[in-house]
Amino acid sequence: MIIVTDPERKIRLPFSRGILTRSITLAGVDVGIAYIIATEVQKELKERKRKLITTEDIHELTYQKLLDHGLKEAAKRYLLWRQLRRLKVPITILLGGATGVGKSTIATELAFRLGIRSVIGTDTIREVMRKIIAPELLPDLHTSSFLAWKVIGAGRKENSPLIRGFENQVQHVSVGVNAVLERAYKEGFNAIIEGIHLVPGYIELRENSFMYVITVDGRKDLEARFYERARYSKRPVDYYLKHIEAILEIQDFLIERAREHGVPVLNNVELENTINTIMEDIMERLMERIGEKLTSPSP
Ligand SMILES: Nc1ncnc2c1ncn2[C@@H]1O[C@H](COP(=O)(O)OP(=O)(O)O)[C@@H](O)[C@H]1O
Ligand SMILES: O=C(O)[C@@H](COP(=O)(O)O)OP(=O)(O)O
Repeated sequence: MIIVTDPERKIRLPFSRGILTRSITLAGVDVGIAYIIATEVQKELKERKRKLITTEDIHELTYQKLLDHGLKEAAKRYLLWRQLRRLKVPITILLGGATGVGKSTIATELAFRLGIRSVIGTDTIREVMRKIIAPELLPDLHTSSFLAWKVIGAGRKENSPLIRGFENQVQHVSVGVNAVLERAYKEGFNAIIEGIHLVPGYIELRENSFMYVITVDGRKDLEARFYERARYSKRPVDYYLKHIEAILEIQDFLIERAREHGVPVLNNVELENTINTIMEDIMERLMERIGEKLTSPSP
């Protein structure tokens, strides 16, 4: 067995090809190729016949293997992610967007690739708040976001009663969301929060918080996602199809708010592209903010 040590952090762990594969995929390398590279690294380590190796040795070897495979950009990204990790920069990722656009799918995948353990849905926060606050007190909390307008008595003459009802619920759920964020900022843990209630302007963003609004191209695509979701969840397709116009109107509102607040809007067509766009954007922005703390990647 090869033991990996990191004298700086007093770590001693058996070498794991799985963990190395995952850290290579973090640099945007396809999982199949990442596995091949991790296997090559393992083989080379065995050939060296050393029982103890340092994390630094692994980083150098992996960097070299990525270059050997012609993956120059990925090699650079690999080193940068490792350095960011060593600096222990806590990040929070916030994914807003209408129901069914793919937020929780993207959140789960990002959590896996970035090794983030906390993924929180705003509908879970809403559910907890529902148990504490009675419908008589805050009726809008107890409906779907696109139906809140019905229970708050939004007038028909208003420009958009739907949006007023939606914003009412967002305002209330944001109290819970901001509490979770406060805790994450205070403790310095990494977290991904996703949900319809993450509306630009309602959420307090700090340094190293990255917010995105996820969208779908239109009615047909959204319908397909509802059908797809119903294959593994008990959320009934008919209910969401019946309210699709309202859901799309909320999407338009979210796009408008995102533009006003400079939050990137990502049209989630190919899942892989959406994930890579987010990862690259986070890395670029982190580099701009803390670039000076990083040493340039050694070849
Ligand atoms: N880019 C995509 N292309 C096709 N289907 C997708 C894509 N992103 C997500 N989906 C699927 O759409 C459905 C809804 O996604 P989900 O993550 O549950 O949405 P949300 O959390 O926004 O309500 C899921 O079945 C998911 O697998
Ligand atoms: O209120 C709403 O619009 C959705 C949000 O769903 P997601 O965006 O979390 O999928 O919750 P529902 O009423 O379906 O439980």
